[in-house]
Amino acid sequence: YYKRRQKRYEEVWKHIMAIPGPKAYPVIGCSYKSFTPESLWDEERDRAKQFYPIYKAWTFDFAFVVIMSPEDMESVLTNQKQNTKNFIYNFLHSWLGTGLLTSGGTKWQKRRKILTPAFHFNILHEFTDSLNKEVQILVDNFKELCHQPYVDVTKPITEFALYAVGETSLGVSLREDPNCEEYKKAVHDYAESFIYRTSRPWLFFSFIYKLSPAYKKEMKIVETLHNFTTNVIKEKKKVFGKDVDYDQRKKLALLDLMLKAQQDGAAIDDEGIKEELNTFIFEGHDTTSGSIAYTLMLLANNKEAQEEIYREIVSIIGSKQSPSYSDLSELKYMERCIKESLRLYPSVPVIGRVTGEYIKSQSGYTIPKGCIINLSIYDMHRNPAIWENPEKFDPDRFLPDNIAKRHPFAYVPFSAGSRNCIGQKFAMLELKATLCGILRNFRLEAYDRPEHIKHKSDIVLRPAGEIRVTFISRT
Ligand code: HEM
Repeated sequence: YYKRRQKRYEEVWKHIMAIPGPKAYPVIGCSYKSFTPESLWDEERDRAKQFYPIYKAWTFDFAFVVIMSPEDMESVLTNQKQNTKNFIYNFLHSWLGTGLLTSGGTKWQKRRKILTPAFHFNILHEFTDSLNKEVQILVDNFKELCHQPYVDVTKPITEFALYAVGETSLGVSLREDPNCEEYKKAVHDYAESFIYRTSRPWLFFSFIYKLSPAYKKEMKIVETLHNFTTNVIKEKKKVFGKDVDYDQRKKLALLDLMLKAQQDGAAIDDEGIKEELNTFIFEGHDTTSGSIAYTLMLLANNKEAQEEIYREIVSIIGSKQSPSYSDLSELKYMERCIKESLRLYPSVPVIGRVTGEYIKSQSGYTIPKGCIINLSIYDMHRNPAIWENPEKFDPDRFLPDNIAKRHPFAYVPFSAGSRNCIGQKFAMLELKATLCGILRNFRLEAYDRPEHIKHKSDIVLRPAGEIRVTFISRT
């Protein structure tokens, strides 16, 4: 079997062998040290430091080429031929099907066209009130917790982000859903099962994986996840079209838009709506929640930046109950802090592709066609060759003059090119509304230091433990 594969991939492997990388052994490849998500994360960071800007790592006889330079990112992200996701994304199919994140080719193109209007400026404008209401509930929650020496912000923020995507993009109240607790746990368990499989190369083969207890466990988790979304669609269909004339409205939020598109005969059936709903609930809350949590921790550790944001909020919003869409757009210093936070903690640390044609890397290596590549956003964002003193939180890196001095692909938290993040403007709006609500009501003080936060490999950037911040009421 091995020999056959060697012959089949001779052309590809010839070039890959020339790329530097950690020592690999037959069969196990480089996967001989890291079996826990925490050690896997640390090992990948060590490799990035050792081999920047490019390395290859073998897992069984699958070679992964990891690229980290802005030039190589640009070569991949701006080329339509490099748009196909690699096979690791197939491991998400049991949950997300072939929704926008995991699909490719014409299916992806058609769906992206149908779904793009759901993030139009007018829709985001309308979301502001719902977001402010959710932020107020979060603030009230923190008011109850702020007498404690610290708050682990991950849990309340994850709940907030889930309810926020429900109230806005889906137009449903997930808080009312009796299965919500079970769903949140299932999202977490699915991520664990995904990493379990990706760190054990023998489980890459479906016929082996399907015989394993891990598969049975995954199927149970998937049942919970799917029941939840099936129920959301069922409930939405009951009220769809009852109190809104959808023909009169030019712009619709995501779930309404999909139901209307289906009604009008567009190529999206019930299964399609379900896979997109799964994709958007996952991408729409697990990414922003992490980013809000890390930003709070960073601001707690950077008092001057925190006070500067507070002054900006007071000068723009004054004594108004809550900010409008245009108020949020004017919070420029806050925006720079969020960008800096996303540099240090990009919610999607690595993205994957399979090359559709060969690439000549910036450092002169040939990455052949058909090669599995990972684009390590996290490692590029912390590389000292690009970022002076990279571990330092410095929002001024995003002043226009400083941006102009950098390669345009040196900073890509939302990816770039045609497969960039469809929800990035929504994410920025949510982040700003949340920071606004929290910082108007609390002064944040450091409990955890950035250097003490450990991470683990996951689908998104995830801390291995808690993210603790001290909340002091401003009133
Ligand atoms: C801080 C927040 C966020 C970050 C850093 C982020 C980052 C990213 C990145 C890097 C990708 C590319 C993934 C890849 O190529 O594999 C992506 C794709 C995507 N994101 Fe986000 N995202 C965020 C929030 C959101 C939100 C709020 C939504 C939806 C409401 C969303 C929906 C999506 C979808 C559907 C895709 C797939 C797009 C496609 O392939 O056409 N994301 N995101």
